[in-house]
Amino acid sequence: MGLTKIAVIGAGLMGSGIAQSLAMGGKEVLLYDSSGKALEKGGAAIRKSLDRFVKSGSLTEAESGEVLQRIRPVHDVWSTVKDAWLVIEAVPESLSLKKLVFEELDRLAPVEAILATNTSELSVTAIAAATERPEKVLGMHWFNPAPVMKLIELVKGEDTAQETIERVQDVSREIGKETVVVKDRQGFVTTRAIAAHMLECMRMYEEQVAEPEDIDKAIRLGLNYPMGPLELADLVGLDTMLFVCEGMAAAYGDRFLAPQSLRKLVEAGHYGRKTGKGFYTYAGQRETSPS
Ligand SMILES: CC(=O)CC(=O)SCCNC(=O)CCNC(=O)[C@H](O)C(C)(C)COP(=O)(O)OP(=O)(O)OC[C@H]1O[C@@H](n2cnc3c(N)ncnc32)[C@H](O)[C@@H]1OP(=O)(O)O
Ligand SMILES: NC(=O)C1=CN([C@@H]2O[C@H](COP(=O)(O)OP(=O)(O)OC[C@H]3O[C@@H](n4cnc5c(N)ncnc54)[C@H](O)[C@@H]3O)[C@@H](O)[C@H]2O)C=CC1
Repeated sequence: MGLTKIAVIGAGLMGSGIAQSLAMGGKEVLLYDSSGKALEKGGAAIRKSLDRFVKSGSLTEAESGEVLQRIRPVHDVWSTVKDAWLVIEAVPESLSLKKLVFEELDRLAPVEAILATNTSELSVTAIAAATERPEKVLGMHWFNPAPVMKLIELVKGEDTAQETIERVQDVSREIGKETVVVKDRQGFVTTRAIAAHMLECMRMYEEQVAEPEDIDKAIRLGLNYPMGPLELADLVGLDTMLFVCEGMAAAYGDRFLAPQSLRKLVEAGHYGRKTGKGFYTYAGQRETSPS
């Protein structure tokens, strides 16, 4: 019996959602986080999301229990990856951190395992170069909330083998997701597009073109987006969006420079929903008052 498991490294906003999506698609998943507290928080987020699926009728209680059974929280990297044919990394958006993690995964994961990064915009090629297996490294860019969003954006690094892309396309299809394949250029397709849109709306917020709720309402109802840009930034995480700005501005120049309002919120520790305050203040569910 070959390698049958899928390992997820990082159990935060995305890692917990990725593990859940895979388990909902019938896959056996091992979930690791360097912080035991974060691993527990990730487990709670998965249970909360599964409850929503049960409430909305998309899952029965029994099916929800089966999904949970397929996700095993693990407390060391080696146990997480030793039986995995696919390892998906979802640690914070820092190139130096991701390179360190990939060096470790390269040492510990089975030699034939594929190593995927969920980076929003960083160089997949640079991350792959931290390993001895660049042909088995790709970007597997999921979207928040991963259990609900249909797309996985696959990013081909300079040396990613076609077989690697095809195997990840297969597993994405098996769990009910659609894929696109893009070149390894900063921001890929989706993050470059969402950043251009989101940052321009943050600048409108700074210029007081309209109240934050009206900027969000205008985009939601006028352009038929499911969420406005400021509430979406609070969902994604302002820390992640600031990391995205740094990478994109370095690659494409000033048009992606982080708006001061974003930088100040992050410097103050206000990351959006995950800390209870971002462009808006949250006490459990969304309150309308801007922060
Ligand atoms: C930064 C990066 O690198 C890349 C990124 O992720 S960019 C961000 C990408 N994500 C987005 O753009 C998200 C945009 N927002 C949305 O699609 C929607 O607002 C949303 C799916 C998040 C929530 O949907 P909504 O209609 O606003 O709210 P809501 O009615 O509560 O949810 C709609 C449905 O999704 C379900 N749902 C929403 N979030 C859920 C979750 N986390 N878990 C389970 N179910 C969820 C709800 O149960 C509901 O199901 P039914 O329609 O069957 O009742
Ligand atoms: N937040 C979003 O909407 C999206 C984020 N992404 C990308 O996904 C990645 C993760 O983002 P989030 O989940 O939002 O971050 P997060 O901060 O919610 O979660 C990151 C997790 O990684 C853990 N971690 C840190 N160092 C680690 C290590 N060395 N080993 C194992 N775990 C470690 C942290 O404890 C934390 O729980 C980033 O690259 C981000 O750009 C991609 C799509 C959407």
